[in-house]
Amino acid sequence: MPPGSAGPAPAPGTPGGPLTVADVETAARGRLPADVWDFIEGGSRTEWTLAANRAQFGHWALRPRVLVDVSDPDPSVELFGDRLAAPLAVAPMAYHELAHEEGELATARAAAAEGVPLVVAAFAGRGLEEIATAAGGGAPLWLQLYWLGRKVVDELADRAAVAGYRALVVTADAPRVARRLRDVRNSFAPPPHIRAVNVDGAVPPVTAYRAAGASAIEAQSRDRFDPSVTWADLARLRERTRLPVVLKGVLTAEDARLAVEHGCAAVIVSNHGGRQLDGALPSLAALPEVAEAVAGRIPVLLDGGIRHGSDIAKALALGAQAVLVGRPVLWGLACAGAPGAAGVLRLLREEFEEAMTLAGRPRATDFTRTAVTPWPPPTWSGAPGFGEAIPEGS
Ligand SMILES: Cc1cc2nc3c(=O)[nH]c(=O)nc-3n(C[C@H](O)[C@H](O)[C@H](O)COP(=O)(O)O)c2cc1C
Ligand SMILES: CCCCCCC(=O)C(=O)O
Repeated sequence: MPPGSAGPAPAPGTPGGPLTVADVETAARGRLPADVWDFIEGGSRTEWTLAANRAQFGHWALRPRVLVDVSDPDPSVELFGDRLAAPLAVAPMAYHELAHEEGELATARAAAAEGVPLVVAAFAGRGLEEIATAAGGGAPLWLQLYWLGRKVVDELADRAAVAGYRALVVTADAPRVARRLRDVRNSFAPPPHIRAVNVDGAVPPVTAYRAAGASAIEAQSRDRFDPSVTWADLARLRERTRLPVVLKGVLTAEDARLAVEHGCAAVIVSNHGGRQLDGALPSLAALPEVAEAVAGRIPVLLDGGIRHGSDIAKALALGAQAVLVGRPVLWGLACAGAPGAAGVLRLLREEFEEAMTLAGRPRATDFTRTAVTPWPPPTWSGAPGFGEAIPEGS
């Protein structure tokens, strides 16, 4: 069944529509071919990191304050000079047309409707200029880059600047695409009509790598990604472009410090949604050490496993200024195109606003470290936050 062929499902927020992101996931599953579902949903190898990303949110509980004036909660935040409706952005994901025939054009309209940034993937199926037209100035666009060689990277960076993109996002956790066993078992390759048009001239189409018992995407990355890239290449790009350069895929204090030293405008704490190094720590677990190392010098963002507004609140409390959401946006697209993706973003914002109101934290910045506590309470030395005291009077 091609995506969207069953007619749109009700979008979140419409009568009879899904009430949770999990409802959207269930609806999307029934609408996508099995191999596409596996590509979107899957992680690398044993999928331990994929599961750990989600589980980690259960290791923290919110500490609500009462009798605070919450009559006018304001979830907005500012990033790179843009005011965002919520501390939320759409994570870069290749090939949105796998979920809906309008692909990134629909996602751009959704992000614009909800006033949050869209990170356009280097392997988007639509031209980065037409995506900008679809966004119509309503959503800041950031362009994600893989290291496909200096010439390709420079050309994409220049095109992004001309097209009005607001930042570049360099993905650092993928010297090559990891082995994802679902894709190997499915011999997965996107269908031929879906093409990475922005890198078409420089990279053979992914279908050229189609082979039985292999993932075409992994094979393409082994052929075209440059695994020799280092901090020096990042510094060179940063000096060459006037756009802020954001580093995606940071999980340690050491790399966070290096990112600041190399002039990055922000870091994204991410393990690629559990799709790269299997066994890597969950992104929420890495967040406190990254935030501490960065020490407020640049914004810290996080992705991986955000499925509820309360997850956003916990991430902010542990040091993030905003979060990115990946798979749920594709689920929304699969269900109902742009209104479906917008519905997912709206649902997350509304849930976050409710968490703000009920936790007595009327601004996004009120979610400081004292807004969360380890759960279950630490009774053994390996528990998250063991030994940390909650400051008096907080
Ligand atoms: C289908 C799919 C494609 C992705 N493609 C990219 C990509 O092209 N570049 C990138 O940096 N990250 C990519 N990611 C990772 C996301 O940017 C993000 O890190 C991850 O999805 C966040 O986790 P979540 O899906 O649990 O929200 C992709 C993720 C998915 C699910
Ligand atoms: C060489 C193929 C690049 C697309 C990879 C998409 C991606 O990052 C993912 O997680 O999937």
